Amino acid sequence: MCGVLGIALGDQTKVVAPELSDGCLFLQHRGQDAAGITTCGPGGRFYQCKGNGMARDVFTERRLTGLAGAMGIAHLRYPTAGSSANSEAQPFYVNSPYGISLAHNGNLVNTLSLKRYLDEDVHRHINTDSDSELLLNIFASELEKHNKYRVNNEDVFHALEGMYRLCRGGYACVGMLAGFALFGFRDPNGIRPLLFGERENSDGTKDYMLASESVVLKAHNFTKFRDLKPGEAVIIPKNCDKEEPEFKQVVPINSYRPDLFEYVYFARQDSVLDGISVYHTRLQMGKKLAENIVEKLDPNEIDVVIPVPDTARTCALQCAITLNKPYREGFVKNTYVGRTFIMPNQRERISSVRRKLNPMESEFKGKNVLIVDDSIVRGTTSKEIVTMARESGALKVYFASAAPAIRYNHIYGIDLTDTKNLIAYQKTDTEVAEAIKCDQVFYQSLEDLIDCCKTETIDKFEVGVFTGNYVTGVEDGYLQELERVRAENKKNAEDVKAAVDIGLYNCADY
Ligand SMILES: O=P(O)(O)OC[C@H]1O[C@H](OP(=O)(O)OP(=O)(O)O)[C@H](O)[C@@H]1O
Ligand SMILES: NC(=O)CC[C@H](N)C(=O)O
Ligand SMILES: [Mg+2]
Repeated sequence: MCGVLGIALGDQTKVVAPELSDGCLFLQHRGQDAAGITTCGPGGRFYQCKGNGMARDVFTERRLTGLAGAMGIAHLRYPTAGSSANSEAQPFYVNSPYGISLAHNGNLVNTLSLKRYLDEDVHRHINTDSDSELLLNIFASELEKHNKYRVNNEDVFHALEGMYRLCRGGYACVGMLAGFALFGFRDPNGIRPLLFGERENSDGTKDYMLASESVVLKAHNFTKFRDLKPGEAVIIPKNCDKEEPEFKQVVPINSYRPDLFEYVYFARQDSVLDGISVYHTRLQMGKKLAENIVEKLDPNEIDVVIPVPDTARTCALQCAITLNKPYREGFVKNTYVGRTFIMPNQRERISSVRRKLNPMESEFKGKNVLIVDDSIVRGTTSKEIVTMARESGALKVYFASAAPAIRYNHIYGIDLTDTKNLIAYQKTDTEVAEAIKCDQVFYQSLEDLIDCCKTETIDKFEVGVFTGNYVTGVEDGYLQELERVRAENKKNAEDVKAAVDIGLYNCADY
């Protein structure tokens, strides 16, 4: 669930890099592993800065001053394919045809056949294990088919149509054609989010932004914005002070199914995605969860409701209100530790939970506590949390999850290939409670979760992580291939540099 961002400024004499860098801070929660910016400057030249780390570490002031141009794209990466190596930081770039740079949020599920096709049929060299590099090359090869000196919007839309035909999975992308345009597109099911917005300047020019979440658009004053539709693309000309952006429904909407997990965990609560306020869905999740709990447990058994910060706060608050129980911040969050779930390895995740969350004994001692989290995935957080609650003197520890039990892979955005790593894999609720050592576990039902999020226009969501049925299906051998790449990366962990950290993509430390 990476974050993508693109900006084209109407005033061509301005530089866009500082605003891109600032915008990335609003999307940091979507990916903490790598960050990158590519800008397009005079003469259509691309300037790039990317590498492992958080946005504030990668985008130093010195590096930003090297990024010329009034148009650019940015990416925050949480790896879901390939490895977490520097070489897979985005945006990706190909020089032919015309010079293209692309940043991708999502996951392709037919990478095996795409790789084969690129190699055997169109002879394109792929230099990493990233699915995003495949996506870019597919688009490039489709564009190349026009065999023209210069392309126009129609050619670009046509190439995207070809790409839609070939690439299966979830994708929301921003890209640039050197010296020509900024563009964005969204997969035919709208699994991953992407919004378009405009800002009017005092001199009458307009600036345009594409972003994964509405929070960036709002914060940067792009007040007129909307979600791109599934299968829709937009081309924003480089000279956007003179020419208007062009939208096109490139392929028909297959189904409109935003990923339900955006509302549970991925997105910031102050974002509105596909017209649905993340904050309000989380309030609803708390209410429904409480209603569900009282059917299974005498509320007199609960003394206090305690959230697992950060994401579950809103949901836990509404849960406490509905249960008519006190809400207490029993865990204090160290804001200097990032999201633990999206950290690259389990050892780091476990130690981070303790570094990140510290219990306040007074809120646990001698009490029956109901701990509320948004989800239980690997169980890393919940196991540690329950232990901390008991160490702090809690009598009974109940654990509630705003999402249903997760027993399947999330193939469009969570870095999990081995379902055995999921704490609920082949376990009943009672067995999950035993595994995380709590007295009882409560899960939201899928039906209720959907009810919390649906609107009049959107009543279906991508829910494969809960059901194992994915809207795009999965190519045979895909999950095994992901597993193979992962095992190889682990094997090469001692010598990552040689294997995957390919110096061709260095982020020079100048
Ligand atoms: O069962 P697990 O594998 O531990 O995953 C689930 C936990 O991970 C996430 O928290 P995270 O620390 O990533 O982010 P947050 O601070 O936004 O809640 C999520 O909110 C759950 O607390
Ligand atoms: N989380 C994402 O959207 C990741 C994008 C892409 N699959 C990668 O691994 O880089
Ligand atoms: Mg959490």
